[in-house]
Amino acid sequence: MNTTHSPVVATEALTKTYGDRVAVDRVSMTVQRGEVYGFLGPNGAGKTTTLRMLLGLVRPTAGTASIDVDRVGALIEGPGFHPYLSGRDNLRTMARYRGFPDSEVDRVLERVDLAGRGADKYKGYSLGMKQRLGVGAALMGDPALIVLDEPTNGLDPAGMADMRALVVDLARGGQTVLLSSHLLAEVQEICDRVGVIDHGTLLLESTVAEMRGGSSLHVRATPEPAALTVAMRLAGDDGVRRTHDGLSLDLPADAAPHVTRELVAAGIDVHEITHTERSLEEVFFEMTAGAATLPEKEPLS
Ligand SMILES: Nc1ncnc2c1ncn2[C@@H]1O[C@H](COP(=O)(O)OP(=O)(O)OP(=O)(O)O)[C@@H](O)[C@H]1O
Repeated sequence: MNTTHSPVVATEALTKTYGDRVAVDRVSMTVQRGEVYGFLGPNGAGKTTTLRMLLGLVRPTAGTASIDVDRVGALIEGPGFHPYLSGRDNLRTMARYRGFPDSEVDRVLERVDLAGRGADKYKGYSLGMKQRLGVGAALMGDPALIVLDEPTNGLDPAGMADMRALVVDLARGGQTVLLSSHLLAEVQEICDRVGVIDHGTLLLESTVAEMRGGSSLHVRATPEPAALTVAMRLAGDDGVRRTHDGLSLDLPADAAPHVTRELVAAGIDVHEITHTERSLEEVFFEMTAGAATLPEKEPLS
């Protein structure tokens, strides 16, 4: 990530209705320069519609969307490659249409790791290669912002891993990446920040680290009442919970030696001390289950 923090993408109460179906409901999100932003939500949540509005492909019913870069590359739907042309010729056709030199085609083929297969016909490509060629098309002209709609959808595990590595690599090279995904683990792994959308509503926007909330130490020690007293002294009364086989303390991993020393100093036997982090998955399910109990929304204006 680079260090400037002016938003590249900002939406304000962005809304899209189809008839009486609200596909996107007053979404206000920001994507910061240089980050990988994960737009996370189940199928039908409104991700594609939001991205399409951002790119000017769908007209919002209400609200605004602004993008503060000169050039945006996007992979929203299959980019309509010609099956009987090679990957390279497909990109060349696009490059000519968009006014880029052939050298740009070679650059992006290299970037998406298809240089060695550029002469092969598109129809012979694996799904992962097809998807990477689509990203290659989005990279032509070196856009500052790249928007990828479910870039790993339908790929096998190896294809997914390649795509994730490519996204991380793009961000390292200074490009801002906005991607949508319904895969929590994926977002957790590669994104700096995340916006969670469900039923058209943005439930939360935060860094992945913040969203997971702090980490905790799991302690198995006896006698447990004495261990509980020490744990509460170290982590605070609200920072300790009983679990089925021990205690969970809201403390970071590097507190483990201190906690161990304090327990032992109090004559307590420490059988196990481990560090656990809440996964994004746990948080996500808590949040989307909670959404059902959110107050009724005001009617759309
Ligand atoms: N052109 C359209 N006409 C009518 N309804 C639409 C249209 N496009 C999207 N919708 C509806 O809007 C809602 C959001 O769809 P959208 O495609 O944005 O979701 P998504 O989060 O991208 O899901 P997916 O990953 O399944 O594409 C869905 O209920 C969908 O049926």
